[in-house]
Amino acid sequence: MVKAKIAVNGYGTIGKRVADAVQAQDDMEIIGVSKTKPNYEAAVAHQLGFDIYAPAANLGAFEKAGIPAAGSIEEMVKKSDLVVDCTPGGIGEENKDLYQKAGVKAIWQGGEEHELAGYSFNAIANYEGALGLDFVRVVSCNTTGLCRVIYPIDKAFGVNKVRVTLARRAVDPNDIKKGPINAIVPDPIKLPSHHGPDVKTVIPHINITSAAMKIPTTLMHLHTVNMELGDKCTAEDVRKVLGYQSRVRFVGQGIASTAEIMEFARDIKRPRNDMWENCVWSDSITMHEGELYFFQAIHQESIVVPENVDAIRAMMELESNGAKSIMKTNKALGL
Ligand SMILES: NC(=O)C1=CN([C@@H]2O[C@H](COP(=O)(O)OP(=O)(O)OC[C@H]3O[C@@H](n4cnc5c(N)ncnc54)[C@H](O)[C@@H]3O)[C@@H](O)[C@H]2O)C=CC1
Ligand SMILES: O=C(OP(=O)(O)O)[C@H](O)COP(=O)(O)O
Repeated sequence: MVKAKIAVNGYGTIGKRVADAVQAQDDMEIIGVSKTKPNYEAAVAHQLGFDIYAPAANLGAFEKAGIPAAGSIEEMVKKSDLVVDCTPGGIGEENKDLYQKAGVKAIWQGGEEHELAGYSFNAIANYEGALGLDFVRVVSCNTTGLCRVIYPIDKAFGVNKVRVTLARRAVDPNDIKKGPINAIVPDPIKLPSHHGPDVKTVIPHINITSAAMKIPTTLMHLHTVNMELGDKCTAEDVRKVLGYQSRVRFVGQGIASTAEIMEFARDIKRPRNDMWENCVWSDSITMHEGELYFFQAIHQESIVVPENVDAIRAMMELESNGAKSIMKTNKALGL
C-alpha cells in the first residue's frame, strides 16, 4: 500500500505526539518534522529516526550543533501530501500561503481561528464532511472533549442547552515561562470563553455557553458539564450512551483527581502518560430536576492526537467511514 506522506510543522507538545501516532498507522507515514532550534527535542527527534527540517536561516545552527537537518521547511512541505501544522496558536495562519503554493493539504490546531481552514473537525461528530478537503482545523483540547460527549448525548436524547465551566490547566508540564502559580484567573473575563462557540463550529445546532478559568496546575483540564436534555432519561441511560464511546473512559476505583488519572496513565504504560480519552467520573453522572450533570477531565497534551490521525485519513480519502477510521486509529495507538 502506498502510504500518505505526512509532515509535522512544529515539533512541540502536540507535534511530537502526532508524529508518533502517524508512524503507528499502516496507511500514512512521517516524511519529516520541523524544529526551529537544535535543542534537546530536535536531538530526540533525530534519535527516533525522523528527518528534521528547519527554517532556511537556521540550518547552519543545526550543523554547528551536530544535529543533521534534511533541509528547509519549504523543502519538507513540497515533499509531503499533507502538513499537520502544530506551530503555536496564531503562527499557523502565517503558513497558509506556503501550503497553498506547494499544493499540499494542511491541518491546523485549535489555536487558530475556524475561518483559516473553513472546516472544524471532530472525528465522531463530522468525519465524513472532511472527506477530500484541503484544509481542516482540529478543534482545541477542551472543545474536542466537549464534542465527544455532547454529540452522542444529543443523538440519543436531544440536547436543549449546554452550560460548561472549565478549570483550565495553567500551562503544559514542560513550560517554565508562564503562570499563574498562586492565583485563579477568570480567563477570559468577558464571556463566553471560546469553547462554547467553538463547539458550534463542529455541531452548529447545539445551544451552548461556556465560562473558563486558569488554575495553578499543569496536568489536565477539568469540566463541570450541565445539560438540559430533550427526552426524559436517567443517569443510567446517560452512562450507557457514554459507555459505548471508545474515546470516553469512566474513572472511579479511587481515582478522585487529575493527579491520579495521570498516575493511572503511567501505570498502564501509556507513552508520555498520554490519556487520549475523555475521563468522565462515572459516579458524578447525575440527573437533577431533569438536568444532567457530570465532571470530566481532559489531558490537554494528547486528546487531539487521535483526532489529527482521523482528520488525515478523511482528507486523504484513505477511509470513507468515520467509525472505521476511529477504530483503526484506536487499535494502532493501543487505545
Ligand atoms: N498544548 C496543548 O495543551 C494543546 C495545544 N493545542 C494547539 O496546538 C497548537 C500547538 O500547540 P503546542 O504543541 O502546545 O505548542 P508548543 O509551543 O509546544 O509547540 C510548538 C512548536 O512549534 C515550533 N515553532 C514555533 N514557530 C514556528 C514556525 N514559525 N515554524 C515552525 N515551527 C515553529 C516551536 O519551536 C515548537 O516546537 C496550538 O494551536 C495550540 O493551541 C491544541 C490542544 C492542546
Ligand atoms: O487547546 C487548549 O486549550 P483550550 O481548549 O482551552 O483552548 C490547550 O490546552 C492550549 O491552551 P493554551 O492556549 O492555554 O496553551
